[in-house]
Amino acid sequence: MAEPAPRPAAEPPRGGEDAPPAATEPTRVPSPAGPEHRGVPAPPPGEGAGEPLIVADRLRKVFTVRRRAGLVRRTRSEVRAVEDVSFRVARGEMVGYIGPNGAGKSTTIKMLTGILTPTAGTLRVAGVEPSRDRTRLARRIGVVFGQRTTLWWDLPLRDSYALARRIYRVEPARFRRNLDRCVELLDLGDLLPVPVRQLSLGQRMRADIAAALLHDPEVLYLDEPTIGLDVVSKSTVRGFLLDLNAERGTTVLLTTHDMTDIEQLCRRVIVIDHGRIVHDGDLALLHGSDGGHRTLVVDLERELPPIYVPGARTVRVEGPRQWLSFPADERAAPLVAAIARDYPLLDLSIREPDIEQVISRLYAGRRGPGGH
Ligand SMILES: Nc1ncnc2c1ncn2[C@@H]1O[C@H](COP(=O)(O)OP(=O)(O)OP(=O)(O)O)[C@@H](O)[C@H]1O
Repeated sequence: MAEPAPRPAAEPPRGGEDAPPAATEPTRVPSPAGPEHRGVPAPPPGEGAGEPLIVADRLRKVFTVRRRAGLVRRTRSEVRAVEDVSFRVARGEMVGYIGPNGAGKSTTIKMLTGILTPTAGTLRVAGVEPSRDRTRLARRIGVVFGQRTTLWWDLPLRDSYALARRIYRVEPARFRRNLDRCVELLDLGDLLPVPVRQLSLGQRMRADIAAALLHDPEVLYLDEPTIGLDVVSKSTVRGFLLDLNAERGTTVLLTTHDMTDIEQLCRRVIVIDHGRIVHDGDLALLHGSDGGHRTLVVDLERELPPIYVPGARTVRVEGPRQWLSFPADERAAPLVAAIARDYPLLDLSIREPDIEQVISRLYAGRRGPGGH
């Protein structure tokens, strides 16, 4: 029997809505050196030991859309889905690639897998130019599209995996080892005899993640991997990805609208809007990059007038508890010291700004008052 060709993820037909490029420069926030994120050393953006695994340089993708304009006549228009996108991802990084609907995330991922050819710019993944050498690259990357499966609908899961083994030409022993590990960690044991069409969404997602890892890819692209999952399934998937990254050093590029995915998995986040990168850097520093605020919640021994300390503003007082707002990119320690020195302090906690709010403010800021 002829060897089946690697299955490309189908490219869905899309309508063309014009996405004009934004004019301003991205916020470049450096990652602080030193601290570790959940046990995984985090190098500055794209700079790990040796050559970065992904190098995108001035990447551009323009779609030409033809529309009917009458019985015979057709019009042509251009959709600039990705404009001048450059970034590097080092081996072992887990990077969030986020942005509003239609920002250009999936288009970027499709170029990274070789499904789409860039209109301009250069791209290298694991030393390979994806669109030129897609088959060779397919053996080094794993892809999970949360919205559709790469498994065979009518086959039991076990047979889907056996077919994937043939496609990616994985040696039997390695396949067995990887499958056993995924089955155990993703709790797939009871599902192996079940046809894929009978799996629930959460089961299917776990099954798809396993399928993407059977050939030990160096990089895993995840496009909305927790979409529609319940809290338990989300937590299983996130825990599994953290282990995978820590134990195997698998590089992960994650696209999601779920900010908890990003907060739990990624130290670095790249934000794209209207096809352009508007932020690339440490997630923690994103909190402060849009003028966001953190809140000190202070419990005093007794009710007092609003606290006054330079650098913070008391925004609420309820009995002996007071809330003080201060810029998210300022350090809390001097404020805490000043309050402890001047007030009868019992207890204190710090509330981070809600990442959802930070991101939506960032998107809104890019659109300006008129917004698109
Ligand atoms: N094949 C295509 N033909 C024409 N336009 C396309 C095509 N694929 C994407 N687009 C357009 O390119 C832009 C970027 O789309 P893309 O799917 O990359 O966005 P996204 O950030 O992944 O959005 P979402 O979060 O909604 O999935 C959109 O305006 C979209 O309509």
